Amino acid sequence: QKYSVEDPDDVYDYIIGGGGTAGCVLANRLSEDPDVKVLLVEAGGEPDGNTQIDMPALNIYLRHSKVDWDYKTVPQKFSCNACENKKSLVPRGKVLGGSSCINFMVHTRGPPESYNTWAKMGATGWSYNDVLPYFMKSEDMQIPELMNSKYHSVGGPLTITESASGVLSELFLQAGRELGYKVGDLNGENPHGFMRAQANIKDGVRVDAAKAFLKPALHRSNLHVITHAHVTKVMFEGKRAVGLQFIHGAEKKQARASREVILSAGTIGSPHILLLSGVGPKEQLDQFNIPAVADLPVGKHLQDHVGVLFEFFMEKNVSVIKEDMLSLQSRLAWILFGKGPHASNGVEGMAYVNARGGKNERTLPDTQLLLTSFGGGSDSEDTAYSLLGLERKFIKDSNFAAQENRHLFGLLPILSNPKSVGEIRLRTRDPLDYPLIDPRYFEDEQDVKTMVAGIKLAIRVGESKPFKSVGASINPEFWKVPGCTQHGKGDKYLECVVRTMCAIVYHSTGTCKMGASKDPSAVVDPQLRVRGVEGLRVVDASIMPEIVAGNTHAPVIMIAEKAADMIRGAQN
Ligand SMILES: Cc1cc2nc3c(=O)[nH]c(=O)nc-3n(C[C@H](O)[C@H](O)[C@H](O)COP(=O)(O)OP(=O)(O)OC[C@H]3O[C@@H](n4cnc5c(N)ncnc54)[C@H](O)[C@@H]3O)c2cc1C
Repeated sequence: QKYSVEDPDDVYDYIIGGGGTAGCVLANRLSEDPDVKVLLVEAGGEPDGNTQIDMPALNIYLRHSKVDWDYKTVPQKFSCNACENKKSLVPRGKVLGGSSCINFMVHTRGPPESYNTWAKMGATGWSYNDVLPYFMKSEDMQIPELMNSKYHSVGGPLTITESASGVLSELFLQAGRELGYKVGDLNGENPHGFMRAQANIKDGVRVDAAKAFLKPALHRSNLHVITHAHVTKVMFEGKRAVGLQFIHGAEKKQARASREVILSAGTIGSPHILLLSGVGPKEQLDQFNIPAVADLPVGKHLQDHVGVLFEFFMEKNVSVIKEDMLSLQSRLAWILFGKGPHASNGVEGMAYVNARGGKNERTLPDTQLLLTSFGGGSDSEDTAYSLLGLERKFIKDSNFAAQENRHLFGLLPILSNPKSVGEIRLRTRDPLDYPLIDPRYFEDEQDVKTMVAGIKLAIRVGESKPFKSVGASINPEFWKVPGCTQHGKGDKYLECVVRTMCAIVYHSTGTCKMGASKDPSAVVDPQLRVRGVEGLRVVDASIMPEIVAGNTHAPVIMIAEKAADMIRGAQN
């Protein structure tokens, strides 16, 4: 099926800049109305025929590929000591479907308290009770025991299954119980505790936003999609947004929107386009001689999750090793039946916990813990390089090669509520130059303390009786991290590990922050309209007022579902 038109019409009702996760949802929902014409403009190409996208186990090989923007941060002052040039990776999908085509497919909404926090911060209409119907609208829950849950629904475009293989995830749940946590659906009645991981995988194939939302709408004559089209600017007449300019091949093109322009270019792309268009902090626009349309804190509230992945070796054979992955049997199992190790994203278990103490379920969990069936060196040293962004010498010195073909599991404690806040700024006024991305990971000392508590909790999980029963023991290299051994084995050592080898968990948010209409720190109001101008909204991960304390894909789908309703409401 061909997605793309060569030349757009002159005028549409709605033009969406960025055909990623949110953009695909919007394209579908807005074009449901046959009386409106919609244009979706995407810098990347079409995802069809890319087995690395479709086969869940191959997702790590999408880093640095042609469907990844492959951004890097500026050198980090407070962390990333073992990353190449102290720069963290910032992968982002450059393809229809966006980051949903290269992500790990972990499905979670994040805890209800995240959304109640948004509402308290001034995002009226975004409490958990307000957003729950929009999570449910897109869902196709296929985990049998949850299909009738009042927190879930079936029949929507976004399939949810369990990708866990069985043994490892069962041990994880038992470990959770042993440590005194509840076990149950963290996307339902249980805000804190342990569960088997849920994933956006159907019949062994990734369910990305292009498959789930865009493809089913492509037959509509009122929806046009243009690919390989790099948006350079929002066109304004006075304070009103009237269309988008983009570079398509070697040509400069434009299209006008009679109703609204919607930016869905993601946490890096949307603020970048706004800054280039004169919407941003005045001092920065002046620096680049860009006439200011609106003086707003665009790019300012960059937040992301970071974590430390470490491995436990096992005596018993209960995981999948490289040899299993390479076997003909495994490959045939996927090709013929959509089953076997290739059908799994490798994330087996998930927990929301307060690693710094307390089991109060009405507070935000400070740590998310993921159980993986792989480690940083399971496949080869290249995994550590492309997944964690660690420099080659550090990978050698840390003996990642010893992990290859070993039975192991990984534990990844993630800092769910980072206090450190960074920003995105223009590097130049050339729209094709990447912006400067500075997340300032671990600038705030509290983040280091929480991460250390998260690692200690993860070690308790890995050393619990259930995992001991399969002979699990921590990879001895964990206690020999180059540059940290002088600190012994206490908190000082773990702090050093955090600052040395913490890795991005790929959830950048907040650069077009939502807030009350008079909040000076907000870029968009609770209707996602850009403040101080007309006819322009931002709908993607960048609008989160505070990063949700879990993965961000399902929340972005929810944001776009809700935005589509708001936009259609405004139209009527
Ligand atoms: C490697 C990785 C792993 C992840 N794992 C998980 C996970 O397991 N679970 C989870 O819940 N979340 C995960 N996430 C996060 C989640 O996928 C993202 O938060 C979410 O998909 C972001 O959606 P978005 O619409 O904001 O942006 P995107 O989906 O990134 O869409 C932005 C789109 O805009 C396009 N674009 C950008 N600039 C321009 C321009 N100038 N002109 C035209 N088009 C432009 C891009 O090409 C892209 O298609 C992961 C992310 C990554 C990168």
